[in-house]
Amino acid sequence: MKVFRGFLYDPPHGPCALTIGNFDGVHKGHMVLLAKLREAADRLHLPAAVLTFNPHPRQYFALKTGTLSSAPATITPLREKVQALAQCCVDQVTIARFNNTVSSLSPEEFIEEILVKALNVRWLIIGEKFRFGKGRTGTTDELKEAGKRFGFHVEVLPAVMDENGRISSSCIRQALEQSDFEKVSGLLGKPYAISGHIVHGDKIGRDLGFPTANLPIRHYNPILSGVFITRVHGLEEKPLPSVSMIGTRPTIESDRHIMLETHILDFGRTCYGSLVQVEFLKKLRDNQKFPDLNALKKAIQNDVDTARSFFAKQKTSA
Ligand SMILES: Cc1cc2nc3c(=O)[nH]c(=O)nc-3n(C[C@H](O)[C@H](O)[C@H](O)COP(=O)(O)O)c2cc1C
Ligand SMILES: Nc1ncnc2c1ncn2[C@@H]1O[C@H](COP(=O)(O)OP(=O)(O)OP(=O)(O)O)[C@@H](O)[C@H]1O
Repeated sequence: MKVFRGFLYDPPHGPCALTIGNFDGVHKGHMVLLAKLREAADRLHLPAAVLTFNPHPRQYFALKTGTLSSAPATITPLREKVQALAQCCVDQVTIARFNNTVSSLSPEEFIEEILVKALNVRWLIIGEKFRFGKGRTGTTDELKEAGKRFGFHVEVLPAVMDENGRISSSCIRQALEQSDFEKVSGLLGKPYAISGHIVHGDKIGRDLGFPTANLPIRHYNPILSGVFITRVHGLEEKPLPSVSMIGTRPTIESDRHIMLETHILDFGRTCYGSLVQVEFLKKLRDNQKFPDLNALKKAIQNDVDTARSFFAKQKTSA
């Protein structure tokens, strides 16, 4: 899959079948849309292309008025979104920088400058709720009209629903806020996980008796925070039972980057540099500032005991 970043016109794009959106999480609704895009691209002998934006428009507008910490969280970081699009057999992703220029384009300018001149669209699919251009005022009818003028076909996909209504990134973000992982994985069509390469920590975990595999959370603002029962994929054939903390370490210091720290149960190996996926199963508690390391150690021991009973129950009910 080809990935074009930043500027839209360089290099010039050949004709394509296209879809547009944020694709945060790449959920089941997106997957239906992307399957239809693939089908049309094959039929028309065109590459299947996605136009997406970075940062997420909502983050851009929050940052314009506030601070990074007030920006709304995303389900997945950009790297994982691009990987998920590749798994949906997309040929080409253009990641347009969402900035003042792009956000100020009127719907007509968006169509002419971006869809026609920059991306050379011949076939376009969008969902029925799709809005675009300054103030999200552009509609699917306007796209259809423009398609007739500029010579591209427009397909509007009716909303993909589940028993609770239209599937959207917003309802997944809401379910994540409530740590409802069953609902999240139902909407995503896969378990919710955060992936990354394991980095070195401060080695305090070893002294505490709970060494951790640490993943830095650098490029996005995660929705989850607190202590969770998790499973680690990527180190051994089977996923490994674990407990994880996502957030800073209030007991140890005050201003630190957000980390995902995972203690894998009964695991003695070091695995720095390995690429792992940490799958979230259940929230145990919020992250706390303890009076000393001894109190923190007791709390983590309690988390480990709860996780052991959870996994033991899972084994007996399997
Ligand atoms: C299951 C679990 C729960 C944790 N809970 C807290 C917590 O409530 N408060 C806190 O300050 N740190 C918490 N931590 C983070 C520990 O402080 C951290 O893992 C330890 O300092 C080791 O850091 P290191 O990997 O950099 O050596 C938790 C870690 C784990 C694995
Ligand atoms: N459930 C769905 N059914 C059909 N099309 C969808 C569905 N969800 C999203 N789409 C379409 O997929 C494309 C990308 O969607 P996008 O990620 O921007 O929206 P979203 O999932 O509704 O996110 P948010 O909730 O943040 O607005 C758009 O064309 C959108 O209309």
